Amino acid sequence: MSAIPIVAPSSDGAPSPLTKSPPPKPISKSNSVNAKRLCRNVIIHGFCKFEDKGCEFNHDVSNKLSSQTSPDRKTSARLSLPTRANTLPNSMVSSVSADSVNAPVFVPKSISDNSVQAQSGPSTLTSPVHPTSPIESSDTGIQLQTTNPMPALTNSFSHFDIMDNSSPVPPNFQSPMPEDMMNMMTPNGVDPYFYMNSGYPRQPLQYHLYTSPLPHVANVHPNQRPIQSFFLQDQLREQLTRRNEATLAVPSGLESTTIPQEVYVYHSLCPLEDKPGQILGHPSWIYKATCSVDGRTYALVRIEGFRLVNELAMSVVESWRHIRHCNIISIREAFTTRAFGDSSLIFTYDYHPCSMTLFNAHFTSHAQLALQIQLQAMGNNTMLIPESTLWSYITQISSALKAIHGSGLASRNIEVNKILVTGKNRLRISCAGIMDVLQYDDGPNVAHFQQEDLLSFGKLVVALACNSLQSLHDLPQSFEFIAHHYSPDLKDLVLYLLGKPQPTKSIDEVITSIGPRILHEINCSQFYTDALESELGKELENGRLVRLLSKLGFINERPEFDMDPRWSETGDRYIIKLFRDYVYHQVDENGVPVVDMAHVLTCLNKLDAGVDEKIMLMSRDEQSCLVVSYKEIKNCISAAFNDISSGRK
Ligand SMILES: Nc1ncnc2c1ncn2[C@@H]1O[C@H](COP(=O)(O)OP(=O)(O)OP(=O)(O)O)[C@@H](O)[C@H]1O
Repeated sequence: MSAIPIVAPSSDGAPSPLTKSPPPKPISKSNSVNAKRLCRNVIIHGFCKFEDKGCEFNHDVSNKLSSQTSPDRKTSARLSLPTRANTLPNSMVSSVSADSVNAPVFVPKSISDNSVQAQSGPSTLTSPVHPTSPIESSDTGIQLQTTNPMPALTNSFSHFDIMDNSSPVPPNFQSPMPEDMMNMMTPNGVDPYFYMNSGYPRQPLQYHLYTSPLPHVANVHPNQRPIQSFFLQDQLREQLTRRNEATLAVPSGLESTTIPQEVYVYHSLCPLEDKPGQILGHPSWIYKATCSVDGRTYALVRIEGFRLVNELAMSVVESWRHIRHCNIISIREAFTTRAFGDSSLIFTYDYHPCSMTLFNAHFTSHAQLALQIQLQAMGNNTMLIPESTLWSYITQISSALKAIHGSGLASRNIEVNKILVTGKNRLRISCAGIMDVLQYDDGPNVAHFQQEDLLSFGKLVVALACNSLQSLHDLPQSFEFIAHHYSPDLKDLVLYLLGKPQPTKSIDEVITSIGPRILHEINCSQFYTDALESELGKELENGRLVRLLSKLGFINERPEFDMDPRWSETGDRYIIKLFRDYVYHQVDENGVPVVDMAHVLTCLNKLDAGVDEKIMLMSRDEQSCLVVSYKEIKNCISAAFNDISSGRK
């Protein structure tokens, strides 16, 4: 690293500001002054860990705070660079006033009014509702952090959840708690799953953030890249965000009063359908629930009012538990419970957010309309599911059946409302094992049920190919329709599946006959994997840059460094400050800020790689410059960050 002072040609030969800087004051002289000044650590952090270890500043908060001027204000006033911050009123430069330190603990109004009255002293006020989390006061803007970091983290994320940037009014933490949340309170405290169940009123996703770039921005020259190209594709991002939102969904007010708080080890139950289904004549419900053992979300299928006569029936679940297949929703366990006020049988499955049944995906009027729009956009006026989609479905169901039959089991639920679409053209067989438990007998005729599976499979293909469930009532006409609109391969497959077994049909024969289609499916699937990997690659870069930015955020503008000689204009860390100016604070010849994302990303990437390329950093008074390599800056940042993270200054 080499420093080159730029000396302005002046007649009186004034030295450069580098040499003009006053020498640091001897500590002994400043002692008496410092003893009266309130320690900056107390102002910023509320305490000073060096109070008893020789820190010479004043730590008596009680009488001094109100009369102290915020040190941040002083700091910002001292800065010589004409940044925007310097032109702002002082109150905007520092949002944390010294008075804030003495601000009372924030208690949401409704909670202090309602639920906490029973609590004994003021110290218990916050604990039932926010046991271990930071509480943000809308009055003071200060975060009061308590000990356990994990719920604190959860809470800080839930804070982000409720942020609605489109609203000019920031989320108000003192808004009265909705009645349904108050219902979650138990007489002797609060709902232990308060955060899971309700937290704060959720805002709808901001879908306006997920529009694709407009043509005038998207159609750029080959050498230009729109900013969106650095990030995950909007569609994929929206899909993932929707799934996250579905996973975090909570029951509505009425539902939360009728559903038990806990069922065995599951809590935060949220029904996935508003009316019960039917399985073998028994009403059935599906809930999303969180497991308190591993914290994961599962789908609970409840068979209402079912009395388990033969306990051996549950042993079938064990055989199903061993099946792990990408086209079968895995079963985790089954148990009986009286938590719903009746005798219910519960099956626990992996949860696949935003999934829908094949029936909902293809046979509702809404689905038909969506298909029509999609086909018209492709210049196709028929109302038929494309053959490639059908073969993809056939391949996936065949693969699932192969795994099931290969394990000596039968699916018994190849139906439009028991196969879920969990992603684009992605199928998974649900409710695995339920029929075996509900219709348990000592000698199950698995071979017979396997033949039934193939027959059901054939009927499903006919219904999908004719795009109508009515097609099953007139099979000869449906064959004709399929022969007319689809390839002979598809017709042959349907004939095989619906035909009389000679002596029996098998899924292996199905797989052999559709071999070329399976290869095509593998091909498509690998293309899709490539596309997803490339999307992941973009986020990988962004993740790396965020880490780097966070490091810089930890290092830059720490008021406690102001007195540190290493950070002064002659110190080795001065270049970090100047590098930040170089990356973000450049102005053009008219003094207009240069906002160039490409410059920022290039600099940060080179910094992260620690390349040998040298850049020239200019002091803020433009009187001197430093020529340093990215490698040197990187070392400097690493050293500064290590010092901070190891607790040294
Ligand atoms: N494992 C799961 N993960 C996520 N969601 C699921 C899961 N299983 C089912 N669902 C959701 O529950 C909804 C209802 O499923 P269900 O199997 O009860 O279908 P249904 O159409 O109601 O059939 P039925 O009338 O026979 O009950 C599905 O549309 C799906 O959104």
